[in-house]
Amino acid sequence: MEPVLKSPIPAGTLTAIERSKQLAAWTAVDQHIKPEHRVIGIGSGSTVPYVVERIVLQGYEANKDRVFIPTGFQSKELIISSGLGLGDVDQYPTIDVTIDGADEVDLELNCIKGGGACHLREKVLAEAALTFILVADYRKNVDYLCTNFKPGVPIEVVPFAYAKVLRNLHESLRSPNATLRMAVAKAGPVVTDNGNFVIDAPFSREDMTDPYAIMARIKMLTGVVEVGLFCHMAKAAYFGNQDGSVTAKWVGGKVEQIPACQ
Ligand SMILES: O=C[C@H](O)[C@H](O)[C@H](O)COP(=O)(O)O
Repeated sequence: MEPVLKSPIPAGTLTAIERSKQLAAWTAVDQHIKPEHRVIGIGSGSTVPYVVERIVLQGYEANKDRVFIPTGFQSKELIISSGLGLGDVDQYPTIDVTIDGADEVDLELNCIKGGGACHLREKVLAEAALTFILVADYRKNVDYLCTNFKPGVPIEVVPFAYAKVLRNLHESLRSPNATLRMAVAKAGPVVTDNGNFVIDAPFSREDMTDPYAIMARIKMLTGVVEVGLFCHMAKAAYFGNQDGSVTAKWVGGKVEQIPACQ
């Protein structure tokens, strides 16, 4: 008997925000996860379960020979609990398509990622992918980064360097309010899946007119492992809207309004 693939989403009524995440995720899967795709990267966050939900709906035959690569603990559990095949990026350094969430996406498809502290592995899977696609609700669709997402740019740092990197950000990189991210149900800082700390660094509108430049400067700070600015990487971004439509922004500037999928 064929194994049953399980949707990770419990049945029930979705809130408007959750519905918009689902719309974005479903549309992106319908447009980009094709029968010939065998190696698929699965991002992290609260939008990605809807990506997996739609992939599962493609059925057992479509999925039985596929390998799914996670960006962290959450997506690994999601892949396993959905009955999909699990792999890792060291076995599959070329990924057909990676779909991931975002904290904010600008006009040129630069984005902030790392609200869930997963951006190191997420960036590896984005770079490994032949096609990298973003999915989010309408609140993340902005002209300039750091507009609605107030914590700022997540920066993963090795623990012993955090105070030095904070000083660099405060004094040299014009982010005076950069702070170490603290855990909620644990005393002390958030520790990433890689055993590192995260600094959140807000930047001004002026800095966010050229996110690549600020990303390059942060990456040069010794002790920084990865910066949650993904520049010039995504091919398209899908945003679910409150009216049930989906806005697709493509690299190069094309914008499409897509009616809701069923
Ligand atoms: O580290 C977390 C990731 O970059 C997420 O993809 C990002 O925070 C977006 O998450 P959500 O879909 O929950 O808004």
